[in-house]
Amino acid sequence: MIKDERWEGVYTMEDSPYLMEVLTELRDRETDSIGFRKGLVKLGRFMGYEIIKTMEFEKRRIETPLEETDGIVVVDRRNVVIITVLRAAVPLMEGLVKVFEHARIGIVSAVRGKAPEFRVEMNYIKIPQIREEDTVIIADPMIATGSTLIEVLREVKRYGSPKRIIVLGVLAAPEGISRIKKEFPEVEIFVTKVDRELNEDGYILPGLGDAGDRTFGSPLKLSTLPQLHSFD
Ligand SMILES: O=P(O)(O)OC[C@H]1O[C@H](OP(=O)(O)OP(=O)(O)O)[C@H](O)[C@@H]1O
Ligand SMILES: O=c1cc[nH]c(=O)[nH]1
Ligand SMILES: [Mg+2]
Repeated sequence: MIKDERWEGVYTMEDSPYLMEVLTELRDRETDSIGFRKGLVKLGRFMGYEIIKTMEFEKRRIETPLEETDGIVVVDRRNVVIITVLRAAVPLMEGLVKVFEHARIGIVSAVRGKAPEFRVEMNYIKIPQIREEDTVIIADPMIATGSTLIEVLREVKRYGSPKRIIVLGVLAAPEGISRIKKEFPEVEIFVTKVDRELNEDGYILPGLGDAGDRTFGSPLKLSTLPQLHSFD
């Protein structure tokens, strides 16, 4: 991973040809939901490995079948809370838990409203107790205006004061990162890439479209189909 010099504590994966290839596939409009989900799982897993490079570890003396030798244990890897932001972060979490199998998991829903307010509604919130030795990883593929993550970060802080808070995303717009860093300067942000800008609807450009819809398909809007829900 490489540090993005525009902010403190922001890292991208542009030095990894493999992760750039996975990102290319995610961006490609020809990639279907199956391929899109698989790509998010890969990013969750391999970005998890990158996060471990920044974790503290302890030396440990062990015996092989032949003789004693020195080894290590990554202590922080056993103290992780993963917070998954529905919908699009579900496959990211699947990849992350392959790397942080001990992680306790919190789930929140967050729906972002229309431009220009981008009001965020969080109504499903199930977060475990957070301890001071924990590294909290908040998974959400898209950091656009930053509104969603700002709401989630405010909520997460009510559950305890962890050792570190890491936002794990796929794409971010510079505007979103700046807004998050303004309110939460200590939060670290790991993304695959920081894209160019946002369009007027709050979508990241060049981006990958609506991550939730790419992952799970577009939800049916019942309000547009009156005959479907008239129960007589
Ligand atoms: O940084 P922001 O401007 O808040 O935008 C980013 C959020 O928007 C998308 O969620 P959405 O509300 O579309 O839900 P979904 O994941 O279910 O599609 C995306 O998954 C992020 O959570
Ligand atoms: O580009 C974007 C921005 C917000 N949410 C998405 O799913 N995609
Ligand atoms: Mg969406």
